Amino acid sequence: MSSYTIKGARSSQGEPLELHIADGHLVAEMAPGAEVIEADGLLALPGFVDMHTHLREPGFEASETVASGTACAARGGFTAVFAMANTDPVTDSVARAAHIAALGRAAGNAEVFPVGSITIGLAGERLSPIAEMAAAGVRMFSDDGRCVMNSALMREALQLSAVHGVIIAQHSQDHVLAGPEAAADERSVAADLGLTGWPWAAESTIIARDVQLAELTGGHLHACHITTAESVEVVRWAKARGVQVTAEVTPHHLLLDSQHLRALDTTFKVNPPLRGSEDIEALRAALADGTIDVIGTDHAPHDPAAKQGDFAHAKPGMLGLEQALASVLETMVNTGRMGWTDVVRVMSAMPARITGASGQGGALRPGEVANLVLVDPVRRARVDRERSSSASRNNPYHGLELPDPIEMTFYSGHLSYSRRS
Ligand SMILES: NC(=O)N[C@@H](CC(=O)O)C(=O)O
Ligand SMILES: [Zn+2]
Ligand SMILES: [Zn+2]
Repeated sequence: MSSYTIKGARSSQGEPLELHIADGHLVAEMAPGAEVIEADGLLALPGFVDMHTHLREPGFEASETVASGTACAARGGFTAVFAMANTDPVTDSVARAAHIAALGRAAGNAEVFPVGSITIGLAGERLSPIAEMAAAGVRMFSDDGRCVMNSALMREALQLSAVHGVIIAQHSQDHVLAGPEAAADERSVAADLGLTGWPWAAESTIIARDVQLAELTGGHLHACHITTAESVEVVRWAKARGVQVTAEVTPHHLLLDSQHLRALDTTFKVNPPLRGSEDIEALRAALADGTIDVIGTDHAPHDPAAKQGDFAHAKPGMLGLEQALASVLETMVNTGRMGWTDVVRVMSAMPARITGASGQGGALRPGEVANLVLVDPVRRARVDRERSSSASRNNPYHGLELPDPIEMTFYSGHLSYSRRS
């Protein structure tokens, strides 16, 4: 196993930092034969943790594999990802979860935590063996892609969350109010573009129901990819009541607005849809003040076939891992709304704490697992979707001039990505 000494970097607080890596850990002194890495002008941060990644394996390997998706993670500065359950087969058993974790270990690019589905086959009818999967180490359950519409079933899931200490992560979308044709934000652009509207209330009404079920049961609700000012208000209200709720915003909902749909490029079709400027402002304010706890990328690769055809029928979803920090820097740091310690909070420390991912999200001190990322705080570049580790090309940032911060990522003491090699 290689050893490294990183010289000249600074911490998120601006303190000079000399880091030594040996045997997968941070150590107090330079190891014999360690490779010296010059890091003048760079910041060293704990590796990022993504609570919301779609790796597509098994079942959709043309779009992404565990290996290609975690290579994207490393390129984006992530050292751990939670792999959503909407694969084929769905991750609804101990064996299937174990298989995904094993694929993650074999790839070796980042820690892969399988997310179990809440219901068998994502069908919304019968609960998955949550207790059994929890006992086997699964920390989060979600039918993401689908909303658990049945309130009684959602109550049972949150009850199990209270008993087993796991997270129930909801894709908050009333599928009756925002049906299968819903393609664009109703409040800003849908009518103009002749697309079926996705009404804002289809999100916040589900969150309002779920936080009350969380209160009723004592379970932990995680609201995935929240996108509206009303959802932010509901989460704020629930937190003030002491409900165990956490919330996530995606990099794309922070940076991109619904005007990107004007050319009807299906790359910009995503669920929930890109929103208007007032919603975006509410999301940014909520991330800065802690109402929204974490960035979740919702990295959702799709092969060209899935994105072909008219806007109404193309699959929703866009890439997110590689430009996640770029989006956060552009919207939150370069605007003066957050500092680097806040970046560490929302991309590393909080997601690690919420999920109990040990060895992730901790301070960079001797004894800790060497999960870290070196970032260049000033470098910018035009995003090129061809320069990607993903098997897919549905990158909504293609052609934009954005921060290009990720210099090197170390996962468990080995170099999982380097711009220099
Ligand atoms: N976000 C999306 O538009 N798509 C996701 C599912 C999801 O996150 O709901 C996908 O799996 O493609
Ligand atoms: Zn979702
Ligand atoms: Zn998702």
